Amino acid sequence: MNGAEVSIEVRGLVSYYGTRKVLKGIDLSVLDGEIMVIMGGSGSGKSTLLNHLLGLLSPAEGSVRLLGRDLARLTPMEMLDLRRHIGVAFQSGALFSSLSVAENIMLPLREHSDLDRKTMEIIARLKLEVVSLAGFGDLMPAELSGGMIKRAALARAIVMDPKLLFCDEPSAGLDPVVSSSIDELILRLRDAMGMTTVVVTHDLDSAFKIADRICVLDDGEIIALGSKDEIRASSNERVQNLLNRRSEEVTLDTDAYLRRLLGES
Ligand SMILES: Nc1ncnc2c1ncn2[C@@H]1O[C@H](COP(=O)(O)OP(=O)(O)OP(=O)(O)O)[C@@H](O)[C@H]1O
Repeated sequence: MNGAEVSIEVRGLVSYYGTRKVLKGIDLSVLDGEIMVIMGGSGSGKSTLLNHLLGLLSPAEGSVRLLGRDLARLTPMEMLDLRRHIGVAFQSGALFSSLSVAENIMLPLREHSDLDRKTMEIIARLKLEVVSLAGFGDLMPAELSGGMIKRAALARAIVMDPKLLFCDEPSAGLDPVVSSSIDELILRLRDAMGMTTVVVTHDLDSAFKIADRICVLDDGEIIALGSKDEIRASSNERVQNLLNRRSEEVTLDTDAYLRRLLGES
């Protein structure tokens, strides 16, 4: 691995909430064009790490470098400039409810570019096509399904053709079929645009479908980092516990579960 291939480099990252240490020395490199999935149980530190990658939190110790720039050393202007190369799709979609879908998608263009209105509309329309939402631009977010909101959020995240894409729980709250279609979209976007992509998820099926490499967090530490096969073969008991939780979920008899919910058995 040579330096030029690394898009994101985290070194010795330590983070606290008050006196509580929640990241305990994270070392992580994400290579150009790879999809890195950050996985881990609830409270393991995934969101905190993501917030550091986005420059929303400052490290107590260590550093975060995006595209070769140490976030702690950037002036506000340099940070703004770097943000042009970063797309973020938040868990909830984070669309503005008072703006149409197309207006939402144009927001980063309005913030970061001098393009005229017509050009922005054309770009928004193209991005809506990319995420299979062609023709939905005039709708309001409240008129979209959960899966469509995630697609719209992805369209907004990629509207500036970013070098880095961050997705926070892209499949949260979706049924398995819709969730799988979002996974496919993330793969397709990376293949088409070559972005370095970081996905935070607790959804194991999704993680194993999209990841080039997986980083498993537990109690603020990386307990496994590697390819899907390497993670599956991990001898770490906590990693295996996380993977086995999935088998229990998968083997759940959904019909029996539904009958139980409906009081039929
Ligand atoms: N604003 C906060 N103030 C204090 N403690 C916090 C705050 N946010 C998170 N924590 C704590 O930090 C630890 C890591 O939380 P974090 O949200 O990063 O985990 P997570 O892996 O993203 O969890 P989840 O999957 O439930 O979102 C947890 O113990 C959490 O309780």
